[in-house]
Amino acid sequence: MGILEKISEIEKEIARTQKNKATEYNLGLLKAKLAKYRAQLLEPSKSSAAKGEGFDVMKSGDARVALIGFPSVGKSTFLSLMTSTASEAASYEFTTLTCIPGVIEYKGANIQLLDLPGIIEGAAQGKGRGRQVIAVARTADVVIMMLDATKGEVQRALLEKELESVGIRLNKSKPNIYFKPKKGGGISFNSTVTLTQCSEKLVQLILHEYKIFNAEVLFREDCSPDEFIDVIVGNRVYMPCLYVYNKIDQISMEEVDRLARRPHSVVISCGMKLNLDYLLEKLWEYLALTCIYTKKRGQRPDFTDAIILRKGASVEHVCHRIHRSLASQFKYALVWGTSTKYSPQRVGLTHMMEHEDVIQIVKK
Ligand SMILES: Nc1nc2c(ncn2[C@@H]2O[C@H](COP(=O)(O)OP(=O)(O)OP(=O)(O)O)[C@@H](O)[C@H]2O)c(=O)[nH]1
Ligand SMILES: [K+]
Ligand SMILES: [Mg+2]
Repeated sequence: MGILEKISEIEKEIARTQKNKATEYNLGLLKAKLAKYRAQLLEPSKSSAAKGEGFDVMKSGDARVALIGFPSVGKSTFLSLMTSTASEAASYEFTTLTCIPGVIEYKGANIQLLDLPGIIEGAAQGKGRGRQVIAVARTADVVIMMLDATKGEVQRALLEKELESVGIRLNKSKPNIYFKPKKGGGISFNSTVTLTQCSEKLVQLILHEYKIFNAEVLFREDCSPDEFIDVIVGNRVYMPCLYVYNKIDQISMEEVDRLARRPHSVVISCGMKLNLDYLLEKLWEYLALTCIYTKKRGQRPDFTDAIILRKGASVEHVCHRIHRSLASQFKYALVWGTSTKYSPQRVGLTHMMEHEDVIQIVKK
């Protein structure tokens, strides 16, 4: 039996047991056991139980959003409010122990929302279930960092540091540097812009530090040494993040106003259902999904039923969405919208679609 199963067995037994003098001792014992198993689950350990149990949630829908935050900031309350899934919420820390998926339906899209256990300082080193939580966060399209508005700025800085330390870059784009290790020929260094933070000498020093002696480097942007290191190391995740300050019902109007003006920030109260619509609007913006409308020959486009795709989708992606075999019967497509020079324009399967394009597919 896994730890999670043991926990739920004990919880059930506690619920079944009537509280009175005679059961007092037994209940105490059960609660102690429960605390022990919870602690085990939250401990950094090599056992398979602590590793991934309860975190292997299938990706589904059009996009995935992960809820990251300290314990008891209101992540589960939020999931239960926004989706038809109920996730247990309570005033004690680490109420949530696994990954709990729900679905937000918005503008015709299904957005998978993942409730996760709280994480704390040291999460990246394996404190609590930090590693598992961060591993799930890496798979998301957008992270919602939920913060307790009554706790000020501390939580945000601490969590940013944790995510930063495992290669997650929030609200940053991939540095525009071309980097290619070579077999020989030394280091060739070039830049298309004036560099104020890096020099050829520094770049060489950094490369030597990583035991790279032959490579081609081209800076197309005025990047910092840290950004250059990110490019060398690779394996970085560049992710949009919304900082959501919850529990604003507990703070002054002045403080609400101050937090709301911070970059990438939204203030809400799950308790009083404040500003949740605005949060959804912002989330939609950060997801930056592409809506494509289809049109039949001689008819108007169907604006009621969009095909929703991630950014960077091609005509082929649209075909697959309509029918499995459509791409193989594809002759050409006519596209109206910002992705083409002419409206309509005849395009092939590799043409990249843009938000709100209209497409008419012609079969062989
Ligand atoms: N005052 C106030 N309390 C809230 C609000 N949202 C949630 N809470 C309370 O905060 C407590 C923690 O909520 P949870 O949803 O369990 O928090 P969590 O982040 O999921 O916590 P863990 O799963 O333990 O990490 C509960 O007692 C909630 O009722 C809010 O907007 N205002
Ligand atoms: K809680
Ligand atoms: Mg929770």
